Amino acid sequence: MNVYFCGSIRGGRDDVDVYRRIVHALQTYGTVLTEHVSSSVLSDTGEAGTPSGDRGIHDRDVQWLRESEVVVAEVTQPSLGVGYELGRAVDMKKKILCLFRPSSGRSENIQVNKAEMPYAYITSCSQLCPP
Ligand SMILES: O=c1[nH]c(=O)n([C@H]2C[C@H](O)[C@@H](COP(=O)(O)O)O2)cc1CO
Repeated sequence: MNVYFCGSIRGGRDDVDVYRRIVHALQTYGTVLTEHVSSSVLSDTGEAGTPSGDRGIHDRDVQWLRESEVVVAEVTQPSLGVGYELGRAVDMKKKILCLFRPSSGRSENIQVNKAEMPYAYITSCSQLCPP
């Protein structure tokens, strides 16, 4: 099973450790096509050196979305790119799960039709992937 994981890159990398733990958990279910999102090496400049540029990143990611059975998004850190990916995924009628950490003190930042995009609330990371 292919999984598309969404997490903030240019929106800010504060939650990269959470992304890494989520991706590790998801990898027990299938192939995470967007493993790079959870890399601590990737900064908020994104995959800046990619020869094909932003357009190449976009086209690759949209293709990976098409190839994925499920989409899992960590949405606590607001990100334009994650919002865009979720909109495309809804249009493609993908199964989507949004993860949000109320402990962050942030408010949920995307409008949700819960039938299309169920939310799961993570109260601590260990709830998702025990240490
Ligand atoms: O270099 C990148 N590579 C990449 O795969 N993305 C995708 C995957 C992430 O789920 C999402 C993050 O968007 P943003 O960079 O606006 O926070 O966009 C985003 C960037 C940078 O915009």
